[in-house]
Amino acid sequence: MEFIEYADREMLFLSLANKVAGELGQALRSAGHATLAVAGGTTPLPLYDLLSAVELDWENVTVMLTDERCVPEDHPRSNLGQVRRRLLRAAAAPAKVVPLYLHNAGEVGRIERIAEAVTARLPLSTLVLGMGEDLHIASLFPGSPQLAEALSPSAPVVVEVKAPGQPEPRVSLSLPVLRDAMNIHLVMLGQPKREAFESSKGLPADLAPVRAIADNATVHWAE
Ligand SMILES: O=C1O[C@H](COP(=O)(O)O)[C@@H](O)[C@H](O)[C@H]1O
Repeated sequence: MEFIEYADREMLFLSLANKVAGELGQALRSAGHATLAVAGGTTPLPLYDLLSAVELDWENVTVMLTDERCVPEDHPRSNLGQVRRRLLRAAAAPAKVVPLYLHNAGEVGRIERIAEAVTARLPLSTLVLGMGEDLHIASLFPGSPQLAEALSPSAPVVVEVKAPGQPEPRVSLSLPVLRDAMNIHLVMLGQPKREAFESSKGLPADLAPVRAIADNATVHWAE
């Protein structure tokens, strides 16, 4: 694990956007295509803004979320809605998208269709994770009835989860998909998240899902 502490948030996001653009460029040069998975929530919004202005061969980049809340895209809590508004515009508008939730599809076979679309875009070239103060990453929440399945080495690529205290069900990339990413960044802002992360050292992944990925990640932190 590499832990990078930045002087401020602006420095963090400029540096991270530069790294992510470099990694996507590398994947595009070597494989002709790249897959970027980004966290939902509020933390990565400045990263979305910066990346949307980067000149890249976006037509050959697929963007997906690390996890999605099961709400329509125009709902304020939709992670994909945020990505469409803040990332998939300007230079990045031509990027392809793989949604993790299909609101208008019937329930039968829905998760299988999503899994198929995700599988076709693996491995992830770059993964940008956030973390909750409860130590969840993506939608791998401590206390979730589906956590053991999502952490298992034989987990399906996407898992439907119920997260304690969260208003809607979710869909999350599973741990094997997250861990197989070629570049893994974990972004945390503020002292409470840093303290939560520090205090998770030594805890098992079922209590602290972030520990399942921390050793493989570059951690970016600013106050
Ligand atoms: O619900 C979620 O929460 C985490 C953290 O969100 P933040 O607003 O504290 O940045 C996020 O990483 C995850 O993708 C999201 O669905």
